[in-house]
Amino acid sequence: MTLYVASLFLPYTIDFEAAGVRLGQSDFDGSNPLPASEVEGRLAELHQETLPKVLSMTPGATTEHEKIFKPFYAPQSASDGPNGPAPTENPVESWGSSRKFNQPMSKAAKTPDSSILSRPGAVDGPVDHRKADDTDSEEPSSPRVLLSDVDWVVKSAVQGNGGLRNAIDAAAKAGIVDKKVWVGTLGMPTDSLQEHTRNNIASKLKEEFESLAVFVGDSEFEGHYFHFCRNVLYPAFHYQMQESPRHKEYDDHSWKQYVKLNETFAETIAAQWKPGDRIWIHDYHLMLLPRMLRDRLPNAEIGFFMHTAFPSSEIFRCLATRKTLLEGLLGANIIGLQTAEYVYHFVHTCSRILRLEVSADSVHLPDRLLPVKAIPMGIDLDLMNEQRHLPEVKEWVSKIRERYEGKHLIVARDRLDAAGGVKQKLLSYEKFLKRYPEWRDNVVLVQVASSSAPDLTDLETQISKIAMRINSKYSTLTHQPLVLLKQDISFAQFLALMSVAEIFMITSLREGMNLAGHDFIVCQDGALDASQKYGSLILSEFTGSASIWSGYELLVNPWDYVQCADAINRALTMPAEEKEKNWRFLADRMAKHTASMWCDTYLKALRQVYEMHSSRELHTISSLSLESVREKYNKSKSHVFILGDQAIFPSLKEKEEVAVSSNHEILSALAADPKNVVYITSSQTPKQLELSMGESPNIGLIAENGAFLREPGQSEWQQLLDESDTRDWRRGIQRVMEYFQERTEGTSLEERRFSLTFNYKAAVDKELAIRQAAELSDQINGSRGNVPIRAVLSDGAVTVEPTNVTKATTAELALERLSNNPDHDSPDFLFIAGNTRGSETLFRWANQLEREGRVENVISVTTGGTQAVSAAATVLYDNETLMNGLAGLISQ
Ligand SMILES: O=P(O)(O)OC[C@H]1O[C@H](O[C@H]2O[C@H](CO)[C@@H](O)[C@H](O)[C@H]2O)[C@H](O)[C@@H](O)[C@@H]1O
Ligand SMILES: O=c1ccn([C@@H]2O[C@H](COP(=O)(O)OP(=O)(O)O)[C@@H](O)[C@H]2O)c(=O)[nH]1
Repeated sequence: MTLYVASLFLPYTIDFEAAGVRLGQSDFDGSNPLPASEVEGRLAELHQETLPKVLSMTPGATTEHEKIFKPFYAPQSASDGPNGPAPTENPVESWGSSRKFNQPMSKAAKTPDSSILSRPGAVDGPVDHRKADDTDSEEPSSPRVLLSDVDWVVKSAVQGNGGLRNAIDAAAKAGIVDKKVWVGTLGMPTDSLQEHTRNNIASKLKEEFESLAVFVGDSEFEGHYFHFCRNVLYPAFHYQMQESPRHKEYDDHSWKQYVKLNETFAETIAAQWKPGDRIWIHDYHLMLLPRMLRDRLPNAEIGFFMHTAFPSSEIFRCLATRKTLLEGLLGANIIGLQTAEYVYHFVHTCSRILRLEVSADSVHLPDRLLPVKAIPMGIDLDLMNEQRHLPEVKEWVSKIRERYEGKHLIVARDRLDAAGGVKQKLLSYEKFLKRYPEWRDNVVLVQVASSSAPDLTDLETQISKIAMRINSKYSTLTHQPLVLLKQDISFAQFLALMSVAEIFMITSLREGMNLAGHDFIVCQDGALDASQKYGSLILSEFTGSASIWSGYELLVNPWDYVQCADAINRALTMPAEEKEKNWRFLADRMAKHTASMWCDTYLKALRQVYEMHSSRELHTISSLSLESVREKYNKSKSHVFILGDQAIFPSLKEKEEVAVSSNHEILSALAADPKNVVYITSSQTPKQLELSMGESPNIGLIAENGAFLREPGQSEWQQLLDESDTRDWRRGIQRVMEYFQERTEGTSLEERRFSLTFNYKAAVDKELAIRQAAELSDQINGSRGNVPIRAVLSDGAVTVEPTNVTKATTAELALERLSNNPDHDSPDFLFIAGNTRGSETLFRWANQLEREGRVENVISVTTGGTQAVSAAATVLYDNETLMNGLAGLISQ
């Protein structure tokens, strides 16, 4: 059994080593091998030699502090092998112009309007549609011919989700994941590769690196990733929705590429998948993949986890492709998100946009219940401890410590995009220096800000201006309060910085999780630098990480510059014991959310849901054997029948009156046997139920979904809920319903003692009514808090009903009474039939009785109805067969 882990980028990529060119072995047309110098020369061009070798100075710099740092792409040893640490380099920078690896440039077609998307390394001119192996017609110096001649090696990728990679590795080490296969792209342009090169790469990755390479065209990748993911989805998910009209043409174009890339993933996985294999899809790049796989592999176990934030439905509804994106996700067996807030947004969005019934943690699909769970990601503590003890990190610790001797160091590292909140941080820092002049000469903020997208020059300019202002105003000849590194640094330098820093500051405006904060906590145990421990984390409340640390005193609103400035001052002046207390609080909470626990929790939840889904779909439930019912009935002494009115009288239409009356006769005869006790359950009021049951004193009745019970042989109803139980919610719910009813012509409200119903079957505008009903049920379920009620959206109605008294709780009461009745044998045969959502509570109760062995013979049967999934043990689609079966028991 294999676990396929699908994520846009594989943890590996390919480096074409110019130094490894096979001299004179060019197989281009079989003769005239290319001279090695020419090959190397061309590859050097491809490699973009023009990149800077040192970090540029901070705007307004007065000292040379930053010069001790090295840009990330400088040659380094630790991560050179394929098993090096997880990625840090910015993907935008790497694609087709990697600073670290020798890789082909992109051959993507120029897109509709170059002003819309100006990515680095784009090649003008038409797409090369020639077949991948058709190099005969190419110039000997073309990149494809050259690349077929050089050696390549697999390297650890510098892009992708480092947290995910670490988590899966940690889970594998802990034995949580057995056989796994990564599925993803190489994160580099591949159009230039010949087919045989691609095949060789794919085989090597498969055989030696547990990886399934997905090859997509360069244009496709660029449209998918650089435009649709990074310019449309990512900003929207992080509340930085961009104006669309200018992008419209390009949006359409890149959406097609988004679809195409997801399809290529689906085909690649479907071709390998075998029964028993599991598929775990990651992040917003692959939102269509669950549905595409479900269509191809209806019985597969498919999970989806969203690593980024999930926005409010107010934002999500602005996306032109909102429906398709959501439907894509709903193909999974379970959806995982980082926080309870994102879960809320997700289910609310499904209700609003797809008009699906939802509850706080699930979406009700026609054929199954889709759980939506908050499972926050964490880090691998062991790996972090290993990484920070590497000699390289220790060297950096000494260098940085020496350089910043006597200073209080604040450290930060973010992607330089709007959501990263670097601008807000610098403004807060400026405010801090203004409000607390005593710190001006001895505090330094080192902000690492790796450039994100090429079209963010506006933001970069603004940030540079603020940096310039800070440094020109508050610097002295020997002190520079802000070091702004506008390039990434190596992970070793970052770990060293986190180990010597007094404060780590995260001011993201929105961020799925942010694991760097977790890394900082580990680095602050003083193991590496005894003189610095228990430093303070200042953390934006808009990160997912804030959810696991709720109540922590230094959570800030990044838009509140005064609060952030005060938080810096507080962190600098906090007594040592308070710092330690805070640190322990963060470390303890974090220890409950490690990377391997995240995998374990998610995969267990996926397995549980999958088993339920695959065993409970009606077509997979076995049919009720009347023969075995008879056998159990005959060998037992005391029988209880609990029958749903809809299963017994599926239709009360006139033409079926004959059938109705014959069913009445069967029930009466069944109840007449002293060994039998019969109850009919219903959502109807006691009055309505009595009316439809006619004269049947021997039959017990359970009305209003369990709120009322009339025991067999009695005429009095017992009320099992108290009016005061509904006092808390009734008036409020009624007002909300009235609001909707007044605005939706043709709808009506129906009041029962313990439930309220908004009926919209007769609405004038059906479309509007469906929207309103979804909105109503969503509003109620979203705001009910601890009140024991739920809104149930069904075809034509929204009903709000209690959850503390149900058909099952009332059936339990009836059963208990029978068991405790000295004049009655304790029931040893329980038969439950039903076909509505309310009957499901009875089936679950029956399953529990059976598990606990409280009743010897338990039979539960659904007759389908509108339910496509059921907790019942057996199914009978035909009501007549059920009635005949019951009739058969008494006529023996
Ligand atoms: O750069 P992208 O391809 O757009 O991907 C976005 C980021 O994905 C990963 O971060 C996300 O997952 C992290 C772990 O669950 C979470 O902490 C973070 O908040 C998410 O955004 C990846 O680690 C980042 O490098 C990517 O930028
Ligand atoms: O070379 C690296 C870079 C990152 N990471 C880890 O990968 C995780 C995710 O890093 P990233 O910056 O992508 O995550 P974010 O902070 O956005 O959650 C962090 O826990 C890092 O410790 C790593 O182990 N090696």
